[in-house]
Amino acid sequence: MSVARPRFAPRAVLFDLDGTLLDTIADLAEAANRMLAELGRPLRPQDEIHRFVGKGIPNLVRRCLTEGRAASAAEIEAAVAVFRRHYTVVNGIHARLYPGVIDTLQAMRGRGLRLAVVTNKAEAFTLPLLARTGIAGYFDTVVSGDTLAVKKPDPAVLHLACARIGVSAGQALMIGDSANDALAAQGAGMPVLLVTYGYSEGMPVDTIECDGLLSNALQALDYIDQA
Ligand SMILES: O=C(O)COP(=O)(O)O
Ligand SMILES: [Mg+2]
Repeated sequence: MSVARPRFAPRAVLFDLDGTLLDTIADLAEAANRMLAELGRPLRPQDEIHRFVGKGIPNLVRRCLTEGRAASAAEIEAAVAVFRRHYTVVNGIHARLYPGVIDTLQAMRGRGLRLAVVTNKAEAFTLPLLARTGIAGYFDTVVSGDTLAVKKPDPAVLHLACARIGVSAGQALMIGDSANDALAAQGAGMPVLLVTYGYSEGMPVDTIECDGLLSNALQALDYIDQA
């Protein structure tokens, strides 16, 4: 028995960044390992660091220092500054757009949709990365992980993006890669599609409640009716 695919008629689409638009894991892992090396701690394989991405830089650094080891709050705080210094240098060097992303953004703009990025990545890294990968111009607004005092899964960041682009939460569609995106969207009352190729903190993406799974961003267009 096949289940009918839901259809939405949004006026805006809100995109997650890491793991949805851009494959950034190599840069994040490199900055994390440069930090660990500088602090005299054992390096971690990229696959492990992959599971630590999703709740922003302080969480990534904390997990790099504390998984299987101990670190004080003061050590973690100092390490965040070390990570940021290294990530400033490597941010965007290996980052790549996922297949289908540019065509998806172009098609959505062509349909008159307003587009936004809502990421847990700090703004000092988000804006240069969007510029460096050539996609900054597609978005009407960008809400980063330190724009507000809260991040995804708190729906406040999605509400802010909607307010900035002049739509209600019910007129937006979220596209992300993790439970942080799904929970934020559900909290804001908007549908959410999840890509299957991103970073979901080690959680199988098909176990996360959502309105559809995408193996390529272009498949999002199949869910969108013209308003
Ligand atoms: O910086 C992170 O931890 C994840 O960023 P994202 O919200 O764009 O996936
Ligand atoms: Mg993500």
